[in-house]
Amino acid sequence: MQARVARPAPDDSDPLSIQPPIFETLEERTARLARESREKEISDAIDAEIEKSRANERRGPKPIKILLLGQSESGKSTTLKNFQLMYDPKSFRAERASWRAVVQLNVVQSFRNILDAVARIENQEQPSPGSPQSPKRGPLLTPEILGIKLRLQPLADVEKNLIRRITTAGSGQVDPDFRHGSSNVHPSKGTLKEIAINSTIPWKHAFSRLLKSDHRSSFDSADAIDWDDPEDPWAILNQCSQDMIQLWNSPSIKQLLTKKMVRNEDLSEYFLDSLERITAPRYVPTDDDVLHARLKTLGVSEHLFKISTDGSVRDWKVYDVGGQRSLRAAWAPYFDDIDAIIFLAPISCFDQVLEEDHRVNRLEDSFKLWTMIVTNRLLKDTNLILFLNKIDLLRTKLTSGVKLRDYVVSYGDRPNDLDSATAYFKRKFGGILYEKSPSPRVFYCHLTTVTDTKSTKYILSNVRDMLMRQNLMKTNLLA
Ligand SMILES: Nc1nc2c(ncn2[C@@H]2O[C@H](COP(=O)(O)OP(=O)(O)OP(=O)(O)O)[C@@H](O)[C@H]2O)c(=O)[nH]1
Ligand SMILES: [Mg+2]
Repeated sequence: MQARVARPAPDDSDPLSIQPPIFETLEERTARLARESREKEISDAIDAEIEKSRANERRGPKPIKILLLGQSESGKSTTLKNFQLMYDPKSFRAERASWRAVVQLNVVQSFRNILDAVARIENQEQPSPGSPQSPKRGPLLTPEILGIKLRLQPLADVEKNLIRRITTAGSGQVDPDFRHGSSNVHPSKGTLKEIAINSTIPWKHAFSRLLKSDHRSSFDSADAIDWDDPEDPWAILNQCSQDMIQLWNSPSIKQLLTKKMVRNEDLSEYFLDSLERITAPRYVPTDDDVLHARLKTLGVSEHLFKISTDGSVRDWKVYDVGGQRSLRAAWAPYFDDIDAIIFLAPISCFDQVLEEDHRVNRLEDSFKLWTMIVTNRLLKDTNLILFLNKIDLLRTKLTSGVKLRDYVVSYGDRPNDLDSATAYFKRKFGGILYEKSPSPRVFYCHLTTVTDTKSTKYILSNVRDMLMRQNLMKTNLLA
């Protein structure tokens, strides 16, 4: 006879409670407990699933994720600024104070590069030691230019201070060969590298009153600037203004820069052409100034935008990465679950080499990177949107007589004009996609000048509509 286990009487107060029988054998009890344990597991799994879907409902639909890719200086961060200007203008404007410091830095670094080129010519023209001859000045180095060089010495300290403030705030990096105010740059090196900033660290807070106190009620950009900041270099810049303008506009300096092969990228021409405005007291950067301010990216930064179309709002996450070769290993972890990649190929750079490796042509590097992205199996379902960027610079270069066929042999005898050149580049990049993509996909390609907010706004709106439409179709298919 089997032992019976006595249990308390069922609780009548809960009509849904299922109580075990009052009497059951040990075998029955073990079987019941095993069954209950299985039932509980199933019930827990269902609860977890429900909780997950409730959490998803609370969070709303999955954000649309976009990754900006391309070599260094291709225009990724500038594209991100366009996104900010379109979809988060309030914070874009609140950040002007920080971009003001970057504009000032771009200006003083351009002058360091100019003054270094002057110093290199000066060194060449020094008489050899022991020579009785007085120094023989070439026609490029007038006493006037040498006088200006002396008077612009305070810019070295301005540069040092701006770099210190920007890098300590944002964990930046400076080229190890950098020597402040150096006029003894190694001749073969030509130029000094720029500073880079880790954009994941909130460096902008060091400059902006609004960001610091975090009350962003005002849209007036001037409010963001701390006009009483004793470290603000505006007074020195203002004092040096006329000398800077005179030096930059001097025809012999233009010749000297060509002779010493100073790269366009080492001179922020856009700002050098606006010195009067930028060095004025109470200068506030315009939207265009912010778009032109250059700060190399380190690391990967994520930016969230709320974008609305047809009355519905979606979260968009845009990721900006550093494009320099040593930073590209950080891209791959972001390939998973990305809706679209905007790939920037700066096609005006067909006659230039990478800053980090002077043996590699920039256009070749862009083709290789594009091929790598196109063939990547993880990205086979990701939309690839190609921006053939820096069209403005390509136009200027071609009209100034630089021949594309001298750098791209397969260009052959096609006319050296913008239409033929862009058609050729479209065919080349499109051909790689059609031939090498692991699955067939649409070739989205735009000719862009991402420093031009108006045309970029139009293109980004097209990209937005295309992705929203596609996302909606995907959701309907899954429903
Ligand atoms: N003229 C012109 N300048 C551009 C264009 N796109 C970008 N630039 C400038 O090129 C420089 C580099 O642009 P960024 O957006 O910083 O380049 P990036 O791809 O983010 O570079 P990394 O951060 O080093 O990877 C900046 O000074 C921009 O203002 C363009 O279409 N035309
Ligand atoms: Mg960048």
